[in-house]
Amino acid sequence: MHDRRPVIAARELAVGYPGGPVVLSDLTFAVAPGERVGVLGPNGGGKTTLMRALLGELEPRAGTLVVEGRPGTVPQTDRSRLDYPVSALDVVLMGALSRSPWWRRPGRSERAAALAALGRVGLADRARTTFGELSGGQRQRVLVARALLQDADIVLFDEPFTGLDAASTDRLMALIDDLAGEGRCVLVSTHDVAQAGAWDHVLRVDRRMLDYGPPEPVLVHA
Ligand SMILES: Nc1ncnc2c1ncn2[C@@H]1O[C@H](COP(=O)(O)OP(=O)(O)OP(=O)(O)O)[C@@H](O)[C@H]1O
Repeated sequence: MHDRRPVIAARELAVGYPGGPVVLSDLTFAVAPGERVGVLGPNGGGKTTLMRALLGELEPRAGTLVVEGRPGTVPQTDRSRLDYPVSALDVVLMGALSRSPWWRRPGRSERAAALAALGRVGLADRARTTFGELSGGQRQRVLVARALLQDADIVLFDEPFTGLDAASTDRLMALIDDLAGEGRCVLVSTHDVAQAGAWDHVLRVDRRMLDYGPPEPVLVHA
């Protein structure tokens, strides 16, 4: 059994950007190891802001946020922002670099670990492919491999299913289940009600937290 103490605990939390107003408030929720949470909200509702707070990029304006573990992020990767010629393996290795002193280049053991992580997400044969040439689903899985290399306890997905076909969606959902099965907690942001209902809990936000709990009662009001 996983230790059920919360990995994330927010209490009356409010967050905003430096010098600007509070953009998301009234957050009170806790996430235990192995739990999968759908973060549901409209565009501009504050989903990305919440992820940034969990990554430690934004200081609480009010309330408290305790994050007991290492967060890793799987950001959006629309092709328009992908003209940088790095391989899939390079992207995974960025996970190793974030834990190393800046002067160290990845060594043989990091490369082996990165290749193993690519193998875990089913992309061992794509290590040398340019990241921008991969399909959307493959890019998401490369970023999951990067989070695995970081040994992230908390994996934050920002609208990961946008633009994916049914097969890629199923594959990514299975991978998310695997991450949770290993005791990692997973947050998946979406503006799709049905998608949010696929997980253990739903955190509904629109500039403030509207609801948190199992999908059924929360989504009745969505
Ligand atoms: N870098 C920033 N600096 C200042 N304010 C920001 C910044 N990013 C977002 N905001 C503010 O925070 C609000 C919430 O934005 P956020 O990106 O968290 O929403 P979201 O739910 O992720 O929306 P989307 O689905 O469109 O990405 C925005 O309406 C904007 O006012």
